[in-house]
Amino acid sequence: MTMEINIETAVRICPISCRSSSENSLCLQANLSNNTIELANSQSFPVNYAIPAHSSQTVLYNTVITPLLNFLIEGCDVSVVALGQSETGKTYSLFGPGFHFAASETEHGIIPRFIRDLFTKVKQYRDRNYTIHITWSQICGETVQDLLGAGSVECTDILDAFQLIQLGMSNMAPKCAHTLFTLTLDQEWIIDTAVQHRVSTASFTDLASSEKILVYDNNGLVQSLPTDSGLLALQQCITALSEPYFLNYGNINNIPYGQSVLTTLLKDSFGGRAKTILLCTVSPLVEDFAESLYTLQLALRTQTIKNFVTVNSYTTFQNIQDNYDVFGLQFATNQLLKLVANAEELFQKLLTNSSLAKGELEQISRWLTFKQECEECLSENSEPHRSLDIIEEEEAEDNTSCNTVNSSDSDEIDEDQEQDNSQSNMEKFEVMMKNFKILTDEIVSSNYSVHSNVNVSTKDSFCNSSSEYHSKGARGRRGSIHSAEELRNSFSVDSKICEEAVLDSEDKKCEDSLTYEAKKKLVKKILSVIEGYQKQILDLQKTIQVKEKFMQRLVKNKNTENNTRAKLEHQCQKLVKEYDKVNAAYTQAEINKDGDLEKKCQVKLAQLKKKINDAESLKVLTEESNRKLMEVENSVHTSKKQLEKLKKCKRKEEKRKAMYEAQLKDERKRMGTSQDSLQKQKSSVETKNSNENKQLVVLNRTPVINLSHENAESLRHEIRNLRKTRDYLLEQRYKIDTKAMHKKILNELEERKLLQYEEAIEAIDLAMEYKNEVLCGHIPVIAKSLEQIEEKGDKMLMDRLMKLNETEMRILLYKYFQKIVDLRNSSKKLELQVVDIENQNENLSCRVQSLSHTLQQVRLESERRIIALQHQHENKLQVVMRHLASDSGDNDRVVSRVSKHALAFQMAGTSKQGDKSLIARFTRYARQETVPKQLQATVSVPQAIVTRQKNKLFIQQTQK
Ligand SMILES: Nc1ncnc2c1ncn2[C@@H]1O[C@H](COP(=O)(O)OP(=O)(O)OP(=O)(O)O)[C@@H](O)[C@H]1O
Repeated sequence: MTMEINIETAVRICPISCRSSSENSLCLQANLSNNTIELANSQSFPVNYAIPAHSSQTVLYNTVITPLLNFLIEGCDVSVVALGQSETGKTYSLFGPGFHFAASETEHGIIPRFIRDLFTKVKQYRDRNYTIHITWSQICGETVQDLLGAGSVECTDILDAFQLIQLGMSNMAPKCAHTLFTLTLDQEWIIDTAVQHRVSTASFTDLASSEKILVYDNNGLVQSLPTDSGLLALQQCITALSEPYFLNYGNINNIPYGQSVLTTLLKDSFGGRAKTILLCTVSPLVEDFAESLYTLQLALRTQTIKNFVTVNSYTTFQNIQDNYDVFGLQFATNQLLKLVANAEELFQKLLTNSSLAKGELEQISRWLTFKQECEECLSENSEPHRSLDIIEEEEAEDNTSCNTVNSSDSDEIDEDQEQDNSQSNMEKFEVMMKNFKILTDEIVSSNYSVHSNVNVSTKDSFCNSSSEYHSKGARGRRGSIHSAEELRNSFSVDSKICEEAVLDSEDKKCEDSLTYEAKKKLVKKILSVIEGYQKQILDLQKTIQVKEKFMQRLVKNKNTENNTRAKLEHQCQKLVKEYDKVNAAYTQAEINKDGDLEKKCQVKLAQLKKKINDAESLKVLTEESNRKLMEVENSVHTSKKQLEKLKKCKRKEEKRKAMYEAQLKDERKRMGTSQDSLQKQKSSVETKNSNENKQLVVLNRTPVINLSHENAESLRHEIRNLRKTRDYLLEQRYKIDTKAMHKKILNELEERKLLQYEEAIEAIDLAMEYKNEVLCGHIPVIAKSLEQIEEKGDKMLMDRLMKLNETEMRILLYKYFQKIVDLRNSSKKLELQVVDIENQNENLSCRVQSLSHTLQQVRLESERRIIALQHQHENKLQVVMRHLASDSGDNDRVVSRVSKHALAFQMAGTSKQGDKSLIARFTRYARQETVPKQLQATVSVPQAIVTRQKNKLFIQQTQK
């Protein structure tokens, strides 16, 4: 069970007496009526718990921490993280004033109180067994030290725990380190035959305070950052987790937890599975304002972070259930192992077969990977990990029973050797089981290779034909197990016949390995891709149209521009001549020392120079049109190419869609036919089943054992009993399946029961097969291979196994049976996870696709806007040029204005630059959103003036 809960914040104001300061002016206070911290500048920070300076330790604990205890008992992880300026009471709040237990209990901090309450509370659950462990570490930079010196230490009572705290305190480094105190509560209790387990942790982190440095952020505002690498990484994680984008679409893998040891250890507390409270301690003094502001801002951000609080529980089973007979269980274990090994060998063979389709090859290699992963899980890391208890040996009987062992040797074996032997025997047993399996499989696979081949492909096609997880996942994979749907249709139909019927209808199925549902999904996806392409094509066509129109305009304007250029050329020449003239007059005035004339000439010269420059730049502008035309032509060409590409892609996707649609149609038809043939097969099998004896004789090999009539009868009787048990199990399974269909969700216990029924049914099938073989007079393959055991050690081991009494054998088989059910359970979970990940992946790719479409649209839109602007500009320019060409009006003024305008436009850059600036503007708008909503709503962005006087930095708030 998972709950989405925001991290809560508590802000405790420390008493002035704690701060060694001569100044007593205050800058903040707690408002209890609305749980806010109010600053002197009337800015206020909403928090979950505002704790004023006069509040006692009891008030803090009762209001903030008590609810965490229930979470812990229910199996959730809880976390309290204390953060704040140095000497503001983090350690005091968590532990108390030093840690002298002789001192009054009223001064005790959160941790001792929590431990006391925890011991009291768990004792109330009389049916539960529990253990409590404590670990306490200190993080100095990137090094972690154990403060207790013994890793995780078990505490049986409060005193134990308190002594450990004293020990840890004495090992603590002063000031510089963060400390992480963890309590682990392990509970177990029994409901019916199931053992419920809950493992939860309560962690208490005392973050060391750190110096801050001031830096400018992207918006040019002053920001303070801690110099401690752990705190800096924590701040970065909090910032990343509280970004609006992360809250909506974020991927936890992008949070930089790995940057420091501290954040790695606090991963569960921030954005993880723990119920977290951030306890901030702040000083109310004006001189501490900057530090307090920093802490409050961090608290504000943290409040927006969502944690996924999860109940850590699992169930194991204690007793064998009565309705499984030992025989069934024995077969469930042995035959499942055999099946897996058999299938593996078959798959290995199939892998070398080059005629397999790529999809099938992938499916097989996936199966092999899963199997390997499951084996690894079972061998060491499976949680809960089960191993076989060592079976006690019967020493006295060993030597006599084992006729190959020299009796004088056995006398010399001492106790230690006995123990070694029992271990090596277990190892030998495993090797023997392996050999036994290989041997059996060889025989089975040689006898049934053709049949197995059919079964494998049947399974695949059966899986392919069904839709959701249950069909391709854990349920209905094997012949003897049917889905509720099937059971309803043909409760008594022999599974193999069912499979063959399905095979007949399915074996001409699609060329690749996609299921019907997957194809349907794919078609949908392709459709949306096609729609996307269509949109882009329309957009691009629109853009090309706009560009072509602009090109036409440029061509049309060419004449006017030529005229204007000629006119300007003429004007330039005139101006140059006039300039020369005035220049000559100026030289003359200089010679004559005529000051007045000199000045006039200077002014005139400057004016003429300016006019010439303006006219020259206008001339350049008229020459620009060719370059512009070429540019637009190129751009149209590129757009047309893009258009072709898009059309090609669209055609390709349309073809794919048509192909899959045809395949789906075919499959639908085939599925209709297969239903009919299934019905026919069913009725024929029902007739067959009417003769029970006939059904029992399934193998027609020459009998090698002659059974007495009595023995044969008893075998038939056992087979009948087995069938009854099988029917009973099928019914039970059917009930759960029906429930699942109506209710949709099964609880963990029911899911597990389902797996157990499936395994047991299959085992019974195989047991019946075994007995049939005996009944037909054959020595069963397994019995044969047991007879062939020759090696001394193996025989010894076999003898020992034979000595196991019924209960021991039951336990042994039961443990193996549970292991197999666990294996299937975890493989089912893995499959569910894969389905989940696939869905997520699909969503993400849809998002990426839609974003890239939007980006493309924005680009095209901006391109069109730029062209439109150029168009407008061109029009204006044309008006002016026509005006110039007609030589009417005040040319000088017009020339000067136009050239300025033209230069400005040139500076704005080419269309690509315009495009970029537009996109940059979009990005800027988007960036404005990155401040958390809560921050925007309640706090205006703080503006500060930083001044330095002597060795001190002063920060003054300038804006509310
Ligand atoms: N609310 C309070 N009531 C009474 N005394 C307090 C309170 N808060 C802090 N103190 C006292 O102030 C002093 C400093 O507190 P403490 O050591 O807990 O601060 P800290 O934040 O853990 O400091 P540092 O980060 O430097 O370790 C201690 O002597 C403590 O007893």
